[in-house]
Amino acid sequence: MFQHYVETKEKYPHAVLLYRVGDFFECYFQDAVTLAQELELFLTSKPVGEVGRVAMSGVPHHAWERHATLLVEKGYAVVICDQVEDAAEAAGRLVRREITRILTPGTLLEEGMLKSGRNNYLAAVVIAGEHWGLAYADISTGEFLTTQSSNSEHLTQELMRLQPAEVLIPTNAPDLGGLLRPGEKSEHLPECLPPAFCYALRSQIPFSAGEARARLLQKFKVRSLEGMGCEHLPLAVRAAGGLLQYLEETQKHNSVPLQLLRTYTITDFLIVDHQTRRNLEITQTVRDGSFHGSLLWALDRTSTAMGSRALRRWLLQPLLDIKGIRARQDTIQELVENTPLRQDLRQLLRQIYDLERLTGRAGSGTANARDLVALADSLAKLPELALLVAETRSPFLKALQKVPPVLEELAQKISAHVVETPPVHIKEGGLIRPGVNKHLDERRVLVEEDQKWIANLEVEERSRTGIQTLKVGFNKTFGYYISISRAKADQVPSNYIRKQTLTNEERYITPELKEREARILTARDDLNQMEYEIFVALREEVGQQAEVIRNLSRAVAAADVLCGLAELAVHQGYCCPEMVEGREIYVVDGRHPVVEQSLPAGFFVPNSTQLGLGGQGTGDREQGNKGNVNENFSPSLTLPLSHSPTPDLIILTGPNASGKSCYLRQVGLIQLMAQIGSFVPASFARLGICDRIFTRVGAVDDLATGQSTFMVEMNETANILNHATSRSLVLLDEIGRGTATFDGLSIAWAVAEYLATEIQARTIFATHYHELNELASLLENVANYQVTVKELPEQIIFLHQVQPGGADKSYGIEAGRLAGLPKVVIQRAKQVMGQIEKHSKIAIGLREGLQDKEE
Ligand SMILES: Nc1ncnc2c1ncn2[C@@H]1O[C@H](COP(=O)(O)OP(=O)(O)OP(=O)(O)O)[C@@H](O)[C@H]1O
Repeated sequence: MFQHYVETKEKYPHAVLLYRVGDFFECYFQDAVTLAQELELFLTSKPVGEVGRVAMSGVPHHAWERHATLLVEKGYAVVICDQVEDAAEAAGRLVRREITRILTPGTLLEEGMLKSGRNNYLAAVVIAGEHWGLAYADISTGEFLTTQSSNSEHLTQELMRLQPAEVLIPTNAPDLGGLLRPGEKSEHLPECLPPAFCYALRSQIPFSAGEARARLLQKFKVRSLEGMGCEHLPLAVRAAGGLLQYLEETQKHNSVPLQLLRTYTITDFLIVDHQTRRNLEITQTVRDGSFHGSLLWALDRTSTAMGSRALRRWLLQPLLDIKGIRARQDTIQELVENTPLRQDLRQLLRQIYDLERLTGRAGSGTANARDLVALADSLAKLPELALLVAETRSPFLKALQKVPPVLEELAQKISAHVVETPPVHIKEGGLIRPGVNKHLDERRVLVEEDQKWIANLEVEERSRTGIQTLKVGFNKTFGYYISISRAKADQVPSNYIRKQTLTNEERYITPELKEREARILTARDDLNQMEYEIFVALREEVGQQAEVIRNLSRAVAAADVLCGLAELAVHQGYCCPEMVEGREIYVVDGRHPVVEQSLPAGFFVPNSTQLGLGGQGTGDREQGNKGNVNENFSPSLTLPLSHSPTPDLIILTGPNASGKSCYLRQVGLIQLMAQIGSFVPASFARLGICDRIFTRVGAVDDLATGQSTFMVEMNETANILNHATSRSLVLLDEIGRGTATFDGLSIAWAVAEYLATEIQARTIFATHYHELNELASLLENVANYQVTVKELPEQIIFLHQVQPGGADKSYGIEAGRLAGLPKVVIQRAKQVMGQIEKHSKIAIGLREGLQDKEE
């Protein structure tokens, strides 16, 4: 056995090998140490012939999934080598063992190992000079996409968006097959790849253009890649081909059903970089990384796991295309207007299980009978769904109006074949209904007769022997036996053969009983095998329909997302934003979607926003028409808060905790929500499409990379200034606080000026540097706003209202006074303040400087 173990382990040197021995999965040598350390299990040792004692640890066989999941979550690959025959069958020779499963972080399928609300992506990256290709797949749902680009920053962003569980990279590293766990460094890892992921080092061969292309053509049975859109994208093809080969290698007997490969272009979507996604708390909060308190948490009213995953995908990849956005809006609108439809739809959707993943498990041969029943029940709901939306007119609901007949037939077939509540195990019978298969039914009758005979045996033997305590029992080692208490042992008939003696009882068999037993056991094995075969055939049939089922599942998921957003819009009083071609961001009474839900109803103070109304950005700069008020702007909706008719940049001041950050994020979130097609928390909104949203929010030391607060801040700011366009939305919260006041102020000033004049990006700049308010006197497209407070002698009341004008008072000293700083300190602080203010007329200074130059 150990020789077999070593041979197997040699094939998978980089994985933890769980090797089945009786009731345990065992690990030896270094694997034993890894298993014990990572899962806090007991490390022991075992004698192995001449080798002596070797390290050993193990887990009970029924608990392997749980333990393997934990190892995979920690970034290990796990190989399962199971016994594929009964020890009894082996009758003395070595039990046959085979690799039944290879688990890596990106290739999981088992229900317990996956999070229902999010995709589990496997990605593959091919880099050639400046260019790169990226393919990714979720084998549990069948998604398979590829893309190619030449900007390495985009590659990082894309990986951060996907958060792949595992990334494959072709390399000529000597330790091919190795898996770098998150954070593990390697010289073979290209620099542009974020270290936060698991990287599998792969051979270059399957990633070569010829092999990759051939593999794709063969997998999808096509003659050209034209239909997939990547015929002329060699790096995208190479990445996708290498990914497929990895799946073939790890999935062993199971061939996972993948959807036809699709090609996409990164710049077709709103680019939200990782920092911004973090700062806007799109899928998790900054403070503790929890889902509760994130935008996704606030928006998710979906009824299915598929819908929940789709909403997450949408939020991470908002659209640029107005048509696409309007199609989603129209569907939400229809569902907002039709409350009974919305409610019935949600009710029905709740009864639909995770069709995408159930289909994946069926196709890969890992589904059990309960999975098929769940799948059939869900498919059976689709005609009801179609009927419900029969009269609808919006695109996403219309997609549900037709159910392919083949799916209805499939649902009926599964229900007709499989019992209503089947057992978990599929090799132990009890799965298939009577009437499905004649031979199965005949066998069942025979087994039942024999079972009846045995059931009667107890009654008959009791009366024949006169022993009332006589019992017929069964155990795995001896099979059926007749049990008699030892006191009555002298009364047993002569045809009884004693088999076993226990403290209080004797156990006997009879030749006739053994004959029946043999018949029953073989017939039962045959029966189980027949049931299993019928089940597997049915499962394969489902697998063959994977594409059809998944197409419809995607439509269900989209409808679910939109129905949830409609529900949210009604309950939270959202409006449908008018999406326009220009650059304006015009929001009346906007609210922060998450903070609003965390406060008691009516407590959130709405605030309006007006940005970028003056022209078309960069283009205008050249045409020199900066400053024109948009002609479409409706005066009746003009907000009271703007003194500059055309602000591109807002300097936002206000005391600590007055609501600056909240306002800033609110604007970003409203824009992002609008670009996924959602309604937004405002009473009116007219929004131009943004190409990117940038944020810079309160610096935190990046201890992991050893960068100081200030350097992190400067890197992020540089990134913004280098990439923002006049179509971008830039949200800056405190710049320059990480260094000396005057350095900081000067940088903040220059950054704001550059954004307003050179880039003309729509920007909100929240700051404690009141000096920045002077910018508005120099630049036409800069306006000052402040978050107001009401001052009482002993306290400051936060009004959370954003109003025109700059805060002219430093509330920092006031806050210090309220906090109890000694009077003399406060007094002195005020004097210093006065002195500083005297010398800091920046605008005047700059103007004079400019005049000097001209002269
Ligand atoms: N419009 C609003 N309506 C009601 N409450 C609000 C509003 N805006 C902010 N708040 C509340 O005020 C708190 C402080 O807001 P925020 O963090 O935005 O302040 P800030 O001005 O950025 O403070 P600092 O300058 O210290 O960073 C928030 O936690 C929120 O609960």
